[in-house]
Amino acid sequence: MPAELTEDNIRRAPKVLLHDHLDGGLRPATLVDLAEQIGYTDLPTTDVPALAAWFAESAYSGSLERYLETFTHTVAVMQTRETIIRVASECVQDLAADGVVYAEVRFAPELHVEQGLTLDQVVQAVLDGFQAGMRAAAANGHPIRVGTLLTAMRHAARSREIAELAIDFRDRGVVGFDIAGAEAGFPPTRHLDAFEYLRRENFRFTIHAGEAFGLPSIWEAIQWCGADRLGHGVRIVDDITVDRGSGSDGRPNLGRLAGYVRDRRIPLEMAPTSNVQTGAAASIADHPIGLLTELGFRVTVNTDNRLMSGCSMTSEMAGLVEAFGYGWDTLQWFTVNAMKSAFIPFDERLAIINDVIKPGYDRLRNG
Ligand SMILES: O=c1[nH]cnc2c1ncn2[C@H]1C[C@H](O)[C@@H](CO)O1
Ligand SMILES: [Zn+2]
Repeated sequence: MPAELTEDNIRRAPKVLLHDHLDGGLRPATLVDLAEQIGYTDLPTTDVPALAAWFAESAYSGSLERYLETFTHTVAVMQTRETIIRVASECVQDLAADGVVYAEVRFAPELHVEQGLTLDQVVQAVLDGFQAGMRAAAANGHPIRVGTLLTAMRHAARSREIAELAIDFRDRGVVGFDIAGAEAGFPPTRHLDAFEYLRRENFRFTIHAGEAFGLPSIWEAIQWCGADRLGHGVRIVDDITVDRGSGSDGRPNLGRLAGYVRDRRIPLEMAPTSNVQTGAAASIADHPIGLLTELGFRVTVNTDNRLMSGCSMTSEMAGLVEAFGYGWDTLQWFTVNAMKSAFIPFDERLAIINDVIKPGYDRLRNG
């Protein structure tokens, strides 16, 4: 008998997370604690449960721009080596306790230099925090591997510099690059120079695209910039039509871009709760992840911002199980999709699939 698809059992399943923001995943209690330590007085409340609720409510705005405003508070307390190390270490321990066995966590170094840290010092603090977190998680019986992605903010003009920073740290834990921030008005080609540089360096990157803006953003990210993966990519459904006219077979029809994304197996880093909060999807049940999974796109499940969405990998998967009736096979498929799409070397990805993911789901399937 397969194990029941309860939250407890889903937590036990090995999970892979490709899209998680360090500054979107603080523990509410840590945020209150750090604000008090450094004298930051602008938090909406210092009551921990009320603060958690404030984030979830404020982020539930239907607009990416308003959603992003909530990061002011988290970024404010991540301006010193000590605070960054604590946040990074706790992040890893929280993911491990949630059953995540491999994660790529991203952050924007340029947001953490307000009190004098250099970009190098910011990255080093995050890497040190991740190392500490991995040691603590392993000691706790939840081994996890974490790779780091450096993000450049799309409204700013530092992407080439951040791309060079990523290359500098490529042998010290940084495995990829990303751009994030408001999408409308800031197309990926604005940062073409950074992407072309990274390609010449044989480096890997993902681009937030098709979240708050539609197909042109996805098209630019893939065909101009050469993105390996799409952050969200939800709006790819705009290029899929279902002909319901008389004589039609009612089967979905993929446009050229959607066909390309599916055929090239371009990974979609989908984060259902976050997408509902920013208005990219109406509800979990209406989320395009259902159709895209049915059509065999390389779909992956992600948290995006665990604090703002009040979510975890377990809760996101449980939400999908409830909305779409998925079983262990589909949860394993999402997990293997994610592991195949990670930015670490092929042999290392394969080892995690064969030694950790498949045996983990086999155990759950066999009860
Ligand atoms: O879902 C998102 N879309 C675009 N930008 C985002 C998203 N989640 C977080 N960010 C931004 C806010 C953070 O400060 C920044 C770096 O993690 O990335
Ligand atoms: Zn994101």
